[in-house]
Amino acid sequence: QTGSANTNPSDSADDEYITSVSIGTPAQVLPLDFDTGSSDLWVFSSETPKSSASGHVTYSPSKSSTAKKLSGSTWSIEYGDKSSSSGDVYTDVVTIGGFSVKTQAVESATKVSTQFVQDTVISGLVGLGFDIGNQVSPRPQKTWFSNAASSLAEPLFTADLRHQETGSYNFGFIDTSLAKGTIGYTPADGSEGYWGFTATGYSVGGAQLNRNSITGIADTGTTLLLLPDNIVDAYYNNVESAEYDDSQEGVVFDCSEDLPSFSFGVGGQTITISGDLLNLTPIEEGSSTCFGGLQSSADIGINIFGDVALKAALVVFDLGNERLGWAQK
Ligand SMILES: Cc1cc(CN)n(C)n1
Repeated sequence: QTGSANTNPSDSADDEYITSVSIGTPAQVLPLDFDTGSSDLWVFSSETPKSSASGHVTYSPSKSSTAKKLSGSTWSIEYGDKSSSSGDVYTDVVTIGGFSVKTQAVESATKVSTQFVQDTVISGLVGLGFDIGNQVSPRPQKTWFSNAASSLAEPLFTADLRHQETGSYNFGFIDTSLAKGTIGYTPADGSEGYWGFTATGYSVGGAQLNRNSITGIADTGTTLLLLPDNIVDAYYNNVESAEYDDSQEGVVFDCSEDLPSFSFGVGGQTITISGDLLNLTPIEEGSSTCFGGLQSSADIGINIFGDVALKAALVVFDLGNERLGWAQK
């Protein structure tokens, strides 16, 4: 068995990617953010305060004949960007891309932080990280993918995220036609709940890769490519108008500049992110100052290969072999 779901950028800056997910009987379809950097499936629901849920599609367990309360279970989560949510737990049937998991823990939000209240294009997240990262207490729950893996043709999924285009999450198979290059594999470290890996080196503007390794995570739920300051500086030293903007909390530059590409080595392959993908968006509607897709990870303590990097590749999240595959797109 396999599953295949389309995913779409939420806005002109590709801030996040929205995928439709069916929950319950009859199906309640919610727009969710697939996040390989976390391990909880949580949704806005009939239990979310009305003022917070305004403008969001919500899940009502009481309207699903297959919903069951997971009594005594609660959850609470905080993300790297300080957004947070918490609540209680149901189990219900969850279908993604035509593949159904019958008894999936669906975490219902009784509290959501402002960032989520304001982000009305999504109704929650589907965590695609490792089960060890699940935040349900007293008994942590499995992710949708973990529950699905043993029934899928292969225990893996792929992410094909695109700039201002429809992409896909495929489960149980690899559509190699989505990639230009060969898929290179490297070990994945799931011990922290993330898809951790080590890139073997990097280069700016098509130069030869150096051998300075970068350890980080492949995170579909983070918009940017977040790397150490020395790499960020090496990149923006090639961008004449680049400067750090305190109010934007990041490097900005003239939108008219031609940005150099950024490449990294992984699994014996070289992934090159084009300069266009590294110009994320004007800092405000109509501004001629643009915000960089590559920013510093110094304040986070972990390097994050977020959507800006993932858009350049077909990425294979191979749970069965505990490895990540990367191919140039
Ligand atoms: C809601 C959310 C998810 C992520 C990435 N794991 N961030 C940074 N924020």
